[in-house]
Amino acid sequence: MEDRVSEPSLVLVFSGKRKSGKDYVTELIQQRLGPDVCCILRLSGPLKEQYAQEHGLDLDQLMGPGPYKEQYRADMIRWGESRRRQDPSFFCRLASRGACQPVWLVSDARRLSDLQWFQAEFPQQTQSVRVQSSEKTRSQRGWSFTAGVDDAESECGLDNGVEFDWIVINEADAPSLDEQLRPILQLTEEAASTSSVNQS
Ligand SMILES: Nc1ncnc2c1ncn2[C@@H]1O[C@H](COP(=O)(O)OP(=O)(O)O)[C@@H](O)[C@H]1O
Ligand SMILES: C[C@@](O)(CCOP(=O)(O)OP(=O)(O)O)CC(=O)O
Repeated sequence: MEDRVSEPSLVLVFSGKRKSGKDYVTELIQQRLGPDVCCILRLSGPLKEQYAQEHGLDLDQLMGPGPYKEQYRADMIRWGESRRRQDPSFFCRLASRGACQPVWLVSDARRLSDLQWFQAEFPQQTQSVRVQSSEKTRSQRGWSFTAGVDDAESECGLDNGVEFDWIVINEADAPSLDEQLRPILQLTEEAASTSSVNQS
């Protein structure tokens, strides 16, 4: 177990293909709850920080949704995998270090080992959420199939063998995100209120 000042009351671990809307959905939830209650943990955050530093790149652009990060994605995956081979939980530990809000949204689980780390650390609090969009919708958001990326573990590691607690269909013709996120938001609000009761 890690050294922590406080334990989260709820950890929602999001996964989904690139351009499915993981950032969009997690940001929407965080806006509803506010940054004091809810933080977004990006496993790719510390990875991109170190990769940008070593390669002299623009971190802001690597963090954004634009085409810049796509130029480096395949190499970042290779670079991150060499770190993960030495220690599969390396980026999970770095991303969650210092998080003190009661609700954590992990925006980008990609491998079984990512999900398993949160489940092992926070067995009572962790739930998994899959964000799904069709290839057509993802293409409209800028996605195109890239060999070595879309057929690799980074994109496919959680395709099979996981029974997600929640599935969010992020499509124009699906029920609205407001409607689909209602039970998840209810969970987060309960977690936030339990934590404020425990602290008072
Ligand atoms: N429901 C939505 N409505 C409008 N734009 C969306 C929606 N979902 C995703 N997007 C946009 O699609 C792009 C990709 O979404 P993003 O959240 O970055 O995907 P991911 O994090 O899964 O790669 C972003 O520009 C985002 O703003
Ligand atoms: C090297 C990566 O960490 C890059 C991830 O970048 P993002 O998390 O920004 O990707 P999407 O939101 O799916 O577009 C992937 C990995 O395998 O670790």
